[in-house]
Amino acid sequence: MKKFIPRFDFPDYNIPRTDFKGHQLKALKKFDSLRPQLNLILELRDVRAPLSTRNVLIDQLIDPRIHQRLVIYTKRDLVADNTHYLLKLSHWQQEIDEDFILIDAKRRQSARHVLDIIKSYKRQLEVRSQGLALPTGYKVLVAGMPNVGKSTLINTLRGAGSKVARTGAEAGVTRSTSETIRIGEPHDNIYLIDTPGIGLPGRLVNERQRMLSLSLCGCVKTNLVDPVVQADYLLYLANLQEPHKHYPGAPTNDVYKLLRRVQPRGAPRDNATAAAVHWLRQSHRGLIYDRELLLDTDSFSLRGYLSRQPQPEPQAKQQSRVTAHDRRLQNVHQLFPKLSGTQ
Ligand SMILES: Nc1nc2c(ncn2[C@@H]2O[C@H](COP(=O)(O)OP(=O)(O)OP(=O)(O)O)[C@@H](O)[C@H]2O)c(=O)[nH]1
Repeated sequence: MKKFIPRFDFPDYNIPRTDFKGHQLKALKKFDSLRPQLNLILELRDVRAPLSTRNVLIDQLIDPRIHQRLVIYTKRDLVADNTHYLLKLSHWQQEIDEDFILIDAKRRQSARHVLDIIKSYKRQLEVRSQGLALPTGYKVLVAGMPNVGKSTLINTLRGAGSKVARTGAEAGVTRSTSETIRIGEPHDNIYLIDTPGIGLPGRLVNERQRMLSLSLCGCVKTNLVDPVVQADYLLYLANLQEPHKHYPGAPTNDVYKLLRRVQPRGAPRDNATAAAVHWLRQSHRGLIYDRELLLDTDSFSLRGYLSRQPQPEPQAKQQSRVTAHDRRLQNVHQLFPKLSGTQ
């Protein structure tokens, strides 16, 4: 029998680079105004795509002089058997010296662990500030890309019976920055702030494949990328990992061949889109969606990867851009007063 050789490259399909929306921009502005009162920022990422669900806009929010930060990788249960991968991820994460934990946001035990860590950060701050009370309590912002599990974690932290944050399988369920939510015992004085998921504007996405990883994690709207293209990317990743676990029959690089095999019962024959949607909805436990993470520790450096990522403009520069734009508008209005309605 001929040995199966998976594809090592994936075609550069012409897919959108972003799903960034107006309410996300509004949320970023709100974050900025909350910054001075925040103590800890919990950045949630999907453990299946730790690179793609990282958000440089959140890095920009953090001022290490006043904010503590913890990275939380959610959906650990979906890769729990892949211990080789989890070890590799921990190794890379240590390379950049970032505090992190891995959780299943639906489990009370994970939530208790997160609460213990929040309390220990709070104690550290109290020791540093020599017992000075925190007048408005200890404020924790829960941030991350859409659909990474922010509301789920908050609900689990609150405990059963008091569901306060809406959750859902589709990206963008939380649309505004909510009121603060108290967790722990009343005397703990710890408050969480749930936020809408923040995606990336197109100029900060240097690889279209990142959008594919994000769509497999549900971090962008399901209809943003053609389901057949998403299925092809999933097939490409499955073939580089363990094809026999993720689809029936002999391994194949041909997505249409695969879609014929997995099409739902009763669906019209050869409806590739319906078959792709059906296959994408199935659970693909153990699969990793960032292909860089399939490399071994000698061939991939997280520090190197991060240094190649586009960075947002420093905030001062963004400010001056707005000012220049405003100034131009002012000039237009002075020259054409009728247009501005101020004659
Ligand atoms: N298996 C598993 N599913 C999870 C976990 N965390 C969240 N989910 C599921 O992921 C989906 C998205 O969760 P949400 O809590 O709504 O995500 P979010 O980050 O608040 O989403 P936005 O409001 O879009 O920003 C839901 O279907 C959750 O049930 C986890 O740790 N494990």
